Order: sequence, then structure tokens, then C-alpha cells
Amino acid sequence: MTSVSTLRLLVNLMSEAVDTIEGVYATADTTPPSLNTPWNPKAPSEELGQNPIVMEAKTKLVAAAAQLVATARNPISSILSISDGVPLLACLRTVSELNVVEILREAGPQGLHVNEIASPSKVDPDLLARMLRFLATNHIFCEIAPDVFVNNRISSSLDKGKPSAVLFNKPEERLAGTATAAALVEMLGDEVLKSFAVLTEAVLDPNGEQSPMKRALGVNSSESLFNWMMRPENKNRANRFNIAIHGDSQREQALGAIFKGFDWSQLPSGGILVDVGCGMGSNSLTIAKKYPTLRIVNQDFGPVLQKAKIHWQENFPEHIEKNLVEFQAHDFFLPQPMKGTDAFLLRHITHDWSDEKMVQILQRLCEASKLTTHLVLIEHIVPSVAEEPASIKAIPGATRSTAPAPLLPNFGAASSAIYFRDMMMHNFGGKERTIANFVNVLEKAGWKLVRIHRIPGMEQCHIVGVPA
Ligand SMILES: C[S@@+](CC[C@H](N)C(=O)[O-])C[C@H]1O[C@@H](n2cnc3c(N)ncnc32)[C@H](O)[C@@H]1O
Repeated sequence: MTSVSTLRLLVNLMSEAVDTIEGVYATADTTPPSLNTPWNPKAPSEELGQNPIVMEAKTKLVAAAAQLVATARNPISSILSISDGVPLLACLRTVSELNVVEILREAGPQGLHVNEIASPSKVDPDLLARMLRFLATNHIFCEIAPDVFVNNRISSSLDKGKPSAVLFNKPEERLAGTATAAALVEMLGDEVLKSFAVLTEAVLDPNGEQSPMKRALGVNSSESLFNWMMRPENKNRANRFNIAIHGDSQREQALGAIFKGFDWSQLPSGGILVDVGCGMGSNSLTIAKKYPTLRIVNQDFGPVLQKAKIHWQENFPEHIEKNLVEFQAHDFFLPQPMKGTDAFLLRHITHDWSDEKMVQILQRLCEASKLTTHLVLIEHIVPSVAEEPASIKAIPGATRSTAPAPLLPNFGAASSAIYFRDMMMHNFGGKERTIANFVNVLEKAGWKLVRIHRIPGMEQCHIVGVPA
């Protein structure tokens, strides 16, 4: 196959995907969202973006467009363009900390000159304009006249939803209560970016500290990053981390993702669900609201539980009043105090840890289980590009669709986020796992992986185990 015919095949795939998207929108008598207008997740055109047919077509479109660029571009340009990601992320964190998105929201569609955007923070307007221009060139913000910027669909997704004056007056509370990606972007542009800068040094020094994040932030090898984050001097980092994680789970909750996998109704009425490493406890809260006879035990470190309690008091006080929820300080490496519970939920816990540590965590749960206990892990699964062996394919829910040629079987750039996450978790000392990894680690900890639920439109899965 010549590269010209590959280009044509890719364009054809894109054309088919656009036909599909336009067809769905035409049937609903609306048009796909514009890049140039602020993001409104509740607008019908955005809601239609969650339609499975549209999502599948968008995946093909993104995969084909990225492969088209990689095929057409000079290889040196392709290699060098990768480094754009580093300053882009640093610029994005900076503009988020300077509350630029909120200032521009208040300015409206006529936009604002950079001198006025820089005025509340008194930063150098010339440098800010250069950063915004770099972002605008990458479709984040628009420059509608020289040095005059407005929000677009992508930049406005970072809106913290508060008046800019409030954000500047109480900088320490800027991120509190925000559900957009701002906390996540600020964390990515800080701890995560710094960690990637020393990834190579960590790999090339097998006898030294293996976690790039511990190296970058000067964390002692013997201390876990979670414990380090709980030190008083890291209070702001810890707050930001919790808000970022919470925002991530709120976006999932908006899609009802927790109910699209494991069937929580199979837990007995009055049964006990333990949310291990619960964070704000938002996952168990969502489940308890739908199944209010369930007794919930939220486990985490004490300071995190204080925030979880507030979250429950604000969002589901009835369950607290009925004594149906408990907040239990517990280190999940120690013997599990909740014996014979009906289900253990661990969302985004095991990916923080190495295989060895994950075995220890799951062993503690297995020791405390009864025969009917369900283990539900909510994690991303790293797709293997090669065909899975028959033993893996035999697990209900294990198989997934692969992309049509000439696309990469795993949909290439459209699935890149999961491989980014895997690298990010490596920085942290953890990993995202393939199905074979999950089977292996569960087995070592005394569990059998019995089912995988793939959540439509989401990268993450519910991985269900029972005592082996
Ligand atoms: C990535 S967050 C996930 C939070 C929550 N499950 C969610 O989905 O939003 C990981 C959580 O594990 C908790 N954690 C870390 N180490 C722990 C330990 N040894 N024992 C109990 N909780 C721990 C952290 O405090 C944090 O809340």
C-alpha cells in the first residue's frame, strides 16, 4: 500500500465519521458544537455528543486525523512537535492560576486586551500575550484582534465558575467546590510536569529512587507520597489533589458511569459496602442515593475523611441521620476491620501502587471476605495491541472492538490518554494495568477476576473479583 492510498483511506474514514456525526445532529435538528463558543455541557448539542453513535464516530475521526497528520508530516517536524506539549501544559497551568478564563468569561464575546487581563495579577502583559497566543494557536482561547483574547469551547472548560474578584480575593479557596478540569490541569502542570522532567534519570539509575515524582519533589524514599502530601506544608497540594480527583469522579457521575458496570442492586438490602480509600466518598454516596438500604463504610486517612464527612453532610445528610454511613480511619495495608462485608469498592486505588503493594492491599480485603463478597475495582484497562490469549478472552467483558485498517488497532491517538495515564502513574510509583496484569495480581491476592464491565464512552472499567 503506498502512502498516498493510506492518506486517501484515512480521509475516507474521516469523511464517513463526519457523515455519521452530521446525520445524528441533523436528525435532532441541531448542529455539532462550535470550537469558537464557550462550552456549555448542558446544551443539547453537547449532550448529543454523548450519544454512543456520535462517540464512536468521534473516536474514529480523532484516530484518523492524528494518523493522517503523522503520515503527511515531515518526521523531524513530528518529533519536534511533541515537545510543544511541555510548554503548552506550563502555559495552561499559568493562565488557570491567573484566572484568565474567568476574566474572559466576564468580558464576554468582545474579548479583552491582554493589558486588562494581566492587570489584576500584575504579571507582564507581553509575556501573558505570548502564552495566550501559543495556546490560541493550539485551539485553546481565540485571539480575535492583536492582543485581544476571548474564551472558546476548550478554554472555557477550565472555568472555575466563580467571579474573578472572588478568586483573586481568596486565592487559597480558588479551586474549592470546582468541578471543571482546573484543579487537574494545575496539578498536571505542577507535580506531574516536574516528574516527567526526571523520568529518564530515574530509568537510567536502577539503584536509585524509581518514582520520578519522589525524585522531582524531594520526597524521602521511605515515605509514601500520600503521607508526604498530608504534611502541613503540603496542605495546598493535598487540597488540589482531592479536588482534581473529586472533579474527575463528578464528571463520571454526570454520565451515570457508576451504574453502567457492576450491578449494585445484587447487594442484599441492608448489605454493607466498604469504599476503600474513599477520598471525598462521592462514589459510595452516589450508590447509596440510588440504593438507600445499603450501609456504607467510607475508609481513608483521618484528614481526608473530614472532607468526606462534609461532602456527605452537604449532599446526603439523611443517610448520616439514619446512621447508615460510617467514616472509618483505616490504612488499607493493615488488617481490614470490616469482616464479611458484601462488597469492597476501590476506585482509582490500585493504580497508585506497584503490583507488590496491590497484592498486599487486596490480600487484606480477601482475608476479611466471605464467600459472597464482591471486589469491585474501578480502573482503566490498558489495551494490548496484540490479540489477547484465549484465557483472557474467556473472561466475560474482556473483549473490545478494534479499529478498522489502516488505523492502529487500539485507535491510536484516540486512546492515547490511557497510555499517558500509565506514564503518569509510573511517576507516582503506580501503574495502569492490562487485563493479564489484573488477573495475575488478583490471583496472587486470593481473588478470581470473574467479569469486566466496559462503560460505554468511558475509558475505565469495573473489574469484578470474587474470593478464589
Ligand atoms: C486516587 S484517590 C481515590 C479516591 C476515591 N476512591 C475516588 O475515586 O475519588 C486515592 C485515595 O486513597 C487514599 N489512600 C492512600 N493511601 C492509603 C492508605 N494506605 N490507606 C487508606 N487510604 C489511602 C488517599 O488518601 C486517597 O483519598
